Amino acid sequence: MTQYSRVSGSVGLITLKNPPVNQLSAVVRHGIVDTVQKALSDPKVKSVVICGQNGMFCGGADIKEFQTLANMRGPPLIPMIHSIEAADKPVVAAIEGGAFGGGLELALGCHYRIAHSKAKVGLPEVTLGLLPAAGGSQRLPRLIGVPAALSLITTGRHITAAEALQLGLVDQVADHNTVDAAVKFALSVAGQSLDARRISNFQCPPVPNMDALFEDVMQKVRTTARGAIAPIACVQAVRAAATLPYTQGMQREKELMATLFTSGQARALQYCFFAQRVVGRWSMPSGARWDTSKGRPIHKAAVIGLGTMGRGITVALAQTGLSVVAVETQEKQFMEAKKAVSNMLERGAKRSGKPLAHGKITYSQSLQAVADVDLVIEAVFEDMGLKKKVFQQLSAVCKPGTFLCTNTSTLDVDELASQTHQPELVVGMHFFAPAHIMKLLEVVYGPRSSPELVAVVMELGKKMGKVSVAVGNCRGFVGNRMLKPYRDQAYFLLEEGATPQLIDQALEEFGFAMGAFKVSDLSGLDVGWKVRKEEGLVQPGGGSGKSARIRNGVRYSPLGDLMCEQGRFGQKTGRGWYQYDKPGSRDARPDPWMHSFLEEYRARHGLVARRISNQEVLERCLYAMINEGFRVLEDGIAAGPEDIDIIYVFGYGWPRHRGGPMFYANMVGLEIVLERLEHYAQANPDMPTLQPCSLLRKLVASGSPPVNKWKEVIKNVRSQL
Ligand SMILES: CC/C=C\CC(=O)SCCNC(=O)CCNC(=O)[C@H](O)C(C)(C)COP(=O)(O)OP(=O)(O)OC[C@H]1O[C@@H](n2cnc3c(N)ncnc32)[C@H](O)[C@@H]1OP(=O)(O)O
Repeated sequence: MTQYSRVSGSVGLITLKNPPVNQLSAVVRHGIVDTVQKALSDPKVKSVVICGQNGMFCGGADIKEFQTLANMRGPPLIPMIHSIEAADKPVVAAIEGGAFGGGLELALGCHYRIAHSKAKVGLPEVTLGLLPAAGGSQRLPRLIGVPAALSLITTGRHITAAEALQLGLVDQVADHNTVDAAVKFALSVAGQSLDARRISNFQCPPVPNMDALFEDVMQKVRTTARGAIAPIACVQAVRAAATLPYTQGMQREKELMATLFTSGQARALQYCFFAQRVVGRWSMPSGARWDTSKGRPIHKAAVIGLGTMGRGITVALAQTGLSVVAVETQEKQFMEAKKAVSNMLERGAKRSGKPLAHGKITYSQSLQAVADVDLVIEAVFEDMGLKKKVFQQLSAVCKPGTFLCTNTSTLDVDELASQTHQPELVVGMHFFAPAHIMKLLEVVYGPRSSPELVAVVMELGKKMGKVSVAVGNCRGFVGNRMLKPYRDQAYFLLEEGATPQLIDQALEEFGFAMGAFKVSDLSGLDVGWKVRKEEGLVQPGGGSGKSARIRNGVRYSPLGDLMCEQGRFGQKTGRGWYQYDKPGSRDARPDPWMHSFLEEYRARHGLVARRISNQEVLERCLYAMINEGFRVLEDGIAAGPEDIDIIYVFGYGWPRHRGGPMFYANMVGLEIVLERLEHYAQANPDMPTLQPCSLLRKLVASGSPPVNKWKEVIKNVRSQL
């Protein structure tokens, strides 16, 4: 786990060996303590280099060890790093690949840091619900100054070696063999005084208006954290570094870490870290899996339809370096799209500092232009008739073996596949707007989809920088299917006495970026109205009599339809569930009109408004969504709870520090979720989405196992179906 050797006569070389990322597991910490001791007590050794094997310095503490305190054995990090800093021989960190979290804290305890030009460094603990509590919050501001340290520690962002050099975080950048460079450097500094190299002895560089700076940063962090506690503790820890002597700062760091370490938020964020990796190991009900299915390279892709989604997808594809044929048959849209795509690419290049991807896109107004591409993504208007026609044409035009993908958000992927000569080469690629920015991609396979195609699309998603989740085909797939009962409950609560702002406030206090009604105003009420009209659900004036609030035997709220009848489509019309200064404005303000609209509606339907608590809003909206999540698992649409949670965290603004809906249910307690659903279902027998699903009952009957053990119960339930 830790290898020791003497090189170049007088340099002790310590190599961390703990795949996959040389994380600081207990055995590694033991190894470091022993080998440092060995090097310091060997009179032939004049200086020391610490490096990691396989091109990676160190990925930090072993996150798996955090999950049970019982695993936290072995030498603690803080004294280990102190003993390195206190050494009387120079210790040099040779950073290849990356130094993250405890790995960077280890490097900050060394007297010098040399990084490879391609290496990255960072203190990402905040993303795991923690703070850099092995001295990182105290050493980093002393080394690079308070503002830069605050930026790195509160965001957890990884920076390049070049930026680290500019900040003074590393002393030298090597283009070739970093260990050789570090050994050479270690030889050159042997015997030199180390007084000025021990960061814990430094004073933080003075900051003018320090109180104002911290107030400002705290304000920003509170706004962006949306209830997450770790970013706030990070600011407090850096403040301690700026205002207290080192030992007192370390004490404060320890106290703050104690409040975070066992918190539910840390558990949720660490669950998300692993869940994100679990979804990459996809499987299909047929037994096909990520490790047994091989894709093939895609050189040229096409996008059909250059509306908002098509433009974003074109940009995302071009930015991966692929050749893209962008097709739009309508003249006006074609001209507008060319300009818009070009602007989006320019903005992207400016943001990332990477070269423009313009030259890779060819525009055409004819479908014939896609004859020689390897993969097509259809992004025309969400209309089954239109999409079917496009798929028939694509099947006739494209060369055999071309993969055909649809960017539908709800429609039946199998029905589209059945329009083609090779239905096994059709899948859904459900992007989220704006498609070149949003991280989530739902990859929707049908019973006939080939595993090769799923492998290709999952890989393509990765290249586009997406978190791709493979899911089965059903109406709305995973994300939108679960969103429906959540939204329905929000409407029903309005009928019963709530206001849009009461509901949104409860959801935003929970941690959602936007409540259900603000989201509806942003995406446009007319979108859902059109779908409901096609489904035959809309009645003029919302319908009348008792049946007005019932469709197909279940409870229905015509509120959204009535709003649309009044032309209140949301932000685009300047009026929706909220009012806006002008069409297109984003600043939502409560609209007094809504009060009389709801009063009149309730009076018409004999409803008496009652006081709705935040707790009821959360329970009804979230538990209805979670209940649907259990149905999704039962139906085999998602492989496991991790898939659902990652979809919600990356695509639907679910607060990451609450881990995703299924993790949240587990945290609340499955028996509590079941009991509340039973309570609400009894009170609302015409709302079947509140009837607890059998998988939830089975999990509770099995003793409510932790979320990572659900798959066993799910397997049994599915095998009985
Ligand atoms: C007192 C407290 C002191 C310190 C606190 C800490 O140090 S907390 C940990 C801080 N470190 C991090 O947050 C880094 C986490 N890792 C990463 O960001 C990436 O893994 C990394 C290092 C940038 C490498 O990325 P890459 O894309 O190359 O690989 P991938 O993410 O797929 O990871 C590969 C496998 O390694 C596992 N892993 C990564 N980091 C850790 C870790 N710190 N502890 C345990 N395991 C880790 C990861 O889960 C992958 O394994 P797999 O089996 O494939 O899921």
